[in-house]
Order: sequence, then structure tokens, then C-alpha cells
Amino acid sequence: MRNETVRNTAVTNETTRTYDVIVIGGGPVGENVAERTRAAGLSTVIVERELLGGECSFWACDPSKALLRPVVARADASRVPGLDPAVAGPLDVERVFAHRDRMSSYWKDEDQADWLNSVSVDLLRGHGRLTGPRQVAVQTPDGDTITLAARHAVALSTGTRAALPPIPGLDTVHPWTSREATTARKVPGRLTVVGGGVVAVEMATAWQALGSQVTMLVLENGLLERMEPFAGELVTDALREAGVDIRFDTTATSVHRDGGEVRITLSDGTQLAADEILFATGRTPQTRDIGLQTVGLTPGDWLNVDDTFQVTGIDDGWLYAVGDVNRRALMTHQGKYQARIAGTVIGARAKEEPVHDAPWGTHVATADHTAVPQVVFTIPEIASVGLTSREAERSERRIEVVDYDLAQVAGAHQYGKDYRGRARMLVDTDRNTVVGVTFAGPGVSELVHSATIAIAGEVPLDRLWHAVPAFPTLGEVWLRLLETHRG
Ligand SMILES: Cc1cc2nc3c(=O)[nH]c(=O)nc-3n(C[C@H](O)[C@H](O)[C@H](O)COP(=O)(O)OP(=O)(O)OC[C@H]3O[C@@H](n4cnc5c(N)ncnc54)[C@H](O)[C@@H]3O)c2cc1C
Ligand SMILES: NC(=O)c1ccc[n+]([C@@H]2O[C@H](COP(=O)([O-])OP(=O)(O)OC[C@H]3O[C@@H](n4cnc5c(N)ncnc54)[C@H](O)[C@@H]3O)[C@@H](O)[C@H]2O)c1
Repeated sequence: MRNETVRNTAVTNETTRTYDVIVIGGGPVGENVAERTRAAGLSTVIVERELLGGECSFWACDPSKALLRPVVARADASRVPGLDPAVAGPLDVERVFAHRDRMSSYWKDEDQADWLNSVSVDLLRGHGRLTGPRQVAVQTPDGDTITLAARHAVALSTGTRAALPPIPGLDTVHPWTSREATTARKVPGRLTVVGGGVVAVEMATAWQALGSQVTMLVLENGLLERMEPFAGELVTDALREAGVDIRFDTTATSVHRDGGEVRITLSDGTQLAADEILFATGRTPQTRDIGLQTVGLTPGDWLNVDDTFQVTGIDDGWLYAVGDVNRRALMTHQGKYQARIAGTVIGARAKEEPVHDAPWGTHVATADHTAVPQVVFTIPEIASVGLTSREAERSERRIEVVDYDLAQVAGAHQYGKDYRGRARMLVDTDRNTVVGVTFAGPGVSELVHSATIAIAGEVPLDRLWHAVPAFPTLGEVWLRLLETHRG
């Protein structure tokens, strides 16, 4: 076992190792909590039972984006006159898989362990469980149990795993979850995808382009239902053009594997056959077996936190929950933002320094409520931050919705022929600031940070008017949105 020797300022006795901070779960979020608490001068250990780097590095963001990059780049290139014939053929699937494997570090975490070592955080490999206030027991891969005690804080960053619906026959079909969808080495002839959210649309985009005939079973009447309706509509059109069979208001009611084939009974009573079935039906928190009952919480629950990530209902505030497991925003960048804040506030409290917890203070995650960006890497790309118009309707605020056809921007003409895209900006008319933006179109992923800055910075529209977008870029959509708003 690597790096388990106790370093920095930890105290060891024969049965219990004492640290200032114990982090359970070494995904992207746990790593960042630990890096910040260590930077604050606190001895810190991470307990990780699988691979340091978590879901994102090995079974989620990195492998999925590596599969999608050639698909999206080919779609972009096919719209560029002169370049289009060069990308007319199929993808080289083996090379795509090799790229994906490399981007997933061949499912080895030495580099991340070296990085952790370089920032003087200890690593203890094994499954961590709370055994009481500030107490953790770690079951190591050798079957030993090591007990840890925290002087100041325990941070839970145990993330999520795929949620599977309880439908008859599921245990017989060996269904794909996001893990298999991102790591498979063989292209199934027919792939059925259950779900219409982010994992479903990204993986349907990738596997259809890699050679599967994809069928999507979507409970709702559209894709990406939590985003602006035009986002799902544009992705639906592109998936259908690529040959995906999308069935709305439909789901699988039972499944069984018959020989090599998965037989699926649909909610309308009809049958469907597939070689593999992917359930992209949301996430469940990894809190069932982490000893929550020993501190008065309920195993299996999502963890409720305040804006400094202290778990609610815990005396003395020693327990923190950061990243996916607190359900605030299930994305790596937002979890890492939370981690920077949680690590810093743990450091401040340990040193009895003032805690700056007014909105936008150093020690509170205000952006979680107002400015969470997300990019969906489909054809076309979808990039959003802040409120959607549906959320705005439910809020008390007076909001103006400003729409613009992204295809009318000069940068879009340059980007590729037959560009299709939409942009929507939500303006809080009382405060004269932007509170939500959604872009849908090829190449929009890199636009989203401009919107995040406008929202998090609460930049008045009169000042945004002076932020001049370069010609001819997609960024000129800002000018067009502001002109539309001014009438
Ligand atoms: C297919 C897919 C694609 C995605 N793509 C993106 C994307 O492009 N961009 C983006 O921002 N987000 C993306 N996400 C979301 C992103 O993966 C998560 O938001 C992110 O991984 C959350 O990080 P985390 O550290 O909170 O949890 P995780 O990454 O889940 O890490 C939790 C860690 O805790 C460990 N652990 C759990 N329990 C214990 C225990 N008891 N003891 C010891 N260790 C334990 C686990 O082994 C794991 O290493 C994607 C998700 C999926 C499913
Ligand atoms: N690019 C990115 O940022 C990215 C990519 C992938 C995943 N993620 C994150 O991962 C999280 C999980 O993604 P996801 O797509 O699994 O979840 P999701 O919540 O986005 O979508 C879940 C889908 O499954 C459907 N569903 C749920 N229960 C069902 C059932 N019993 N039967 C049929 N359908 C059912 C829902 O109707 C919905 O369409 C997201 O919250 C997202 O933040 C992010």
C-alpha cells in the first residue's frame, strides 16, 4: 500500500492515527478538500477505496469526453467547405478507444497519488466508515481495520453511483450503467438507452457515431428536460438525423436476456430487442455503508449541508459533505469549487479565524445557488448557467427573456455552413443584470464562461454594453442579445 505512512503533523498510537482532517472519498472533490486543508497547515488524510481521481477521471467525464471529442469534431469539420470530404468516412473506432484509454490513464492512479504526495496529504487505501463523532474505521484491501480520529473535521466526498430502476429481470441482463458506457471495448450492434438526461444524450451521441444502432426510451416528452426546451429540441433533431430512434413518453417495464439478446417490454406493451441496454436514469448517493447511523443520520440519504458544507443536524459542526454527495450540483467543476470553499473554511475554523459567510464571502458557496455552469457535449453543444426560463417563472423576480438566433451571428457563418443554434438570456429587470444564459449550437462550450462571469459578477447591462465581442466570433451573440434587449 502506497503513501499510508503517517506524515505531516499526524499523531499515531498503536490503535488510532490522529489527523486534523479526514477526507473519505478521493474523487476530484475529496482531493481538492484535502489540498486546501493541507494548504491551511492541517494534517490531512484521504481514505479511498477504489481509484484516486474518482468517477470523473475513470468512468465519467474523462472517458466520455474522449469518446465524444472525435464525434463532435467530425460534425464540425463536415460543415467546413473543403474539409468535408476529408471526414466523410466512419470513425476509426479502435483509435477512438485507444484515445479514451489514454485519457483515462489506463485506469491507473499513480499520477494522482504522486500529486497527493507532492502536496503532503496522506493516502489510506480502503473503505472508510464513521464509527462516531470524529471517528473513522478504514477496512483495508488486506482485511485489516485501521482507526482514525479527526481533531477538527471529517469531510465526506463519497460521490454517487448510477441509480437503476426496480424493473423485473434487471438482474438477468447485466445492464450497462455509465461505467460500462464509458469503458466498453466492443461496439454493440443495437444499444437501447433508457433516460433522456445528460448521460443518455451524450452516450447516445457517442455510440451511434461509433457504429451502434441506438434506440432511446425517454419517460418525458423531450430530451434534457431540466434545460431550456430548445436545447433538447436541437439535440433531438441531430440525434434523429444521425439515425437514433427516439421514443418519447416511453420506458422499459421489464427486461430479460434471451441467449445473447436483451428483450425489453415497453410501457406501450410492445417489445424491443437489443444487444446491450444502458440505464442512464440518474444517480444515488454513496452513503449506504459509511456509518451515518453512528452519528444520527440515515444511511442511503443525500447529505444536507449549509453554505459552508457543514452537514445539518450534527453537534459541534465537525462533519462536512462536499461534491455530488450533497446533491447541490452534480458536476466536477462545481464540486471542486465547493471543495476549495470547504477546505478553506475548515482551515479558518480550526485556527479560530473569522468566517466570512455573507453572500459571495470567501467561506460560502454562493455560486451554487446562482451561477452553476454546465456543458453538454452533444451535437450541437449545449452550454448553460444560472436560471432557465422555467425556473425564472417559479421565482418571485421580474424577468425578461431575450432570445436570439445564433445562426445570424457573423461568427456562426464562419464556423460552418448551415449553422443551427439558439441563445437565450434572462434579465432581472429590477436589478438590470443577467441571471441566466443558455447557448445551443456548435462551438458554444467555450462561450459559457463569459456568461458565468456576467452572472457571478452581477455585471450591470449598461456596463456589459461596453464589453465588445471580437468579430467574427460566436461571442458576438452577446451584442445581439443586448441589442434585442434594448429594442
Ligand atoms: C457519464 C458521466 C459523465 C460526466 N461528465 C461530466 C463532465 O463532462 N463534466 C462535469 O463537470 N461532470 C461530469 N460528470 C459528473 C462528475 O463525474 C461528478 O460530478 C464528479 O465525479 C463528482 O465528484 P465527487 O468527488 O463528488 O465524487 P466521485 O467522483 O464519485 O468520487 C467519490 C470517490 O469516493 C470514493 N468512495 C466512496 N465511498 C467510499 C468509502 N466509503 N471509503 C473510501 N472511498 C469511498 C469512491 O471510490 C470515489 O473515488 C459526469 C458524470 C457521469 C456519470
Ligand atoms: N457534461 C456534463 O456536465 C455531464 C455529463 C454527464 C453527467 N453529468 C451529471 O451526471 C448527473 C447524472 O446524469 P443522468 O443523465 O444519469 O441523470 P439526469 O437526472 O440528468 O437524467 C435522468 C433521466 O433518467 C430518467 N429516469 C429516471 N428514472 C427513470 C425510470 N425509473 N425509468 C425511466 N427513466 C427514468 C429521467 O426521466 C431522466 O430523463 C447529472 O446530474 C449531470 O449533472 C454531467
